[in-house]
Amino acid sequence: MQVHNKHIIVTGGASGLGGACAALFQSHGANVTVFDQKPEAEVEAKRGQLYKQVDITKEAEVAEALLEAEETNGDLYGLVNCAGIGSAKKVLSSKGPHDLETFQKVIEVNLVGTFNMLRLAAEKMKSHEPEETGERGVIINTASIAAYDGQIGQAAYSASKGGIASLTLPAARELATAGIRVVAVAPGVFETPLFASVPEEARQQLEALTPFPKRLGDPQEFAELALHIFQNTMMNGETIRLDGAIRMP
Ligand SMILES: NC(=O)C1=CN([C@@H]2O[C@H](COP(=O)(O)OP(=O)(O)OC[C@H]3O[C@@H](n4cnc5c(N)ncnc54)[C@H](O)[C@@H]3O)[C@@H](O)[C@H]2O)C=CC1
Ligand SMILES: C[C@]12CCC(=O)C=C1CC[C@@H]1[C@@H]2[C@@H](O)C[C@@]2(C)[C@H]1CC[C@]2(O)C(=O)C=O
Repeated sequence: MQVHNKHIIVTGGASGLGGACAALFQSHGANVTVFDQKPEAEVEAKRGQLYKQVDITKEAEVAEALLEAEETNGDLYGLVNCAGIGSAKKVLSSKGPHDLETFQKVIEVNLVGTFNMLRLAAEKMKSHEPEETGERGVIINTASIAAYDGQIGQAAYSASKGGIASLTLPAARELATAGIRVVAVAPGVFETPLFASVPEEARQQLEALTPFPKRLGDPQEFAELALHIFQNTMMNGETIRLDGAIRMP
C-alpha cells in the first residue's frame, strides 16, 4: 500500500521513533495524525500534522479522537503504534519485591494501550472501501528485542513487549479477511529520549555488543522500515528485529 494521500495515525508521534515515522510518512504525502499523551504546546518539533492529546489506554478518549481524526484527515488506512514507556526494576532487590503498581502500569501502557489502539483502528479500517488489491490498511506494532533477550531489571518491560510480539500473528490472521495487515517491529537500542536515561557506561556496552553497525539505531532507520512495511504487501503477521544483530546479555 502506498502512503500518499492515506490517513495514518502514529501513536507516540511526539517523540523518538514515532516522531521519525510521522515526519517520514508526511514527507511521502500521507495525512498523518499524531496521538500522544503530551500536551501539544510541550511538543518541540511542530510539523504541521494533526495532533491529538490522547492517552492510548483510555477507551473513550481513543474512540473520540479517532472520530475527530477521520473527520479532518479522512478514512483511516494505517496505524503505527509507537507509544510506550520503559522501566528498570528488579523482580527482587535489596528493597524488596518489584511493586505491582509499576508492573501493571508498564503492561497497561505498552500492551493494553497497543491493543486498544489496534482494535479500535481496525474497526474503522474495516468499515472503509478496500483498494483494488483488497487492502484496507496496515497496523504496525512496536515490540522490542527485550521481548526475546530481556536484561536484568526488565521483567515488566520485556513481558509487555513479549505480549505485543505474541498478539501480532493472531491479529494478522483475524484481520486478514478484511485486508488489514498487522506487523510488529522489534527494535534494538535506538537513540531516543526513552534511552536517554540509560547510564553512559551501559550505553557504551550496548554499542560495543552490537556486531554491526557499532552504534545505536537512528529513529530514521526505524521509520524507513515502517514505510517499507506499508509498501510491501507480502509482509504480514511477523515480528521483525531491527537491531544490528545485537543479542542483549
Ligand atoms: N529507544 C529504544 O531503544 C527502543 C524503543 N522501543 C519502543 O519503541 C517505542 C517508542 O519509543 P521511543 O521513541 O524510544 O520513546 P519516546 O519516549 O521517545 O517516545 C514515546 C512516546 O510515547 C508517548 N506515550 C507514552 N505513554 C503514552 C500513552 N499512555 N498514551 C499516549 N502516548 C504515550 C510519550 O509521550 C512519548 O512521546 C516504545 O514502545 C518503546 O518501548 C523498543 C525498542 C528499543
Ligand atoms: C536495561 C537497560 C540497559 C542497562 C541500564 O543501565 C539501563 C537500562 C534501562 C533501559 C533499557 C536498557 C536496555 O536493556 C535496552 C532497553 C530495554 C532499555 C529501554 C529500551 C531498550 O533500549 C529496548 O527496548 C531495547 O530493545
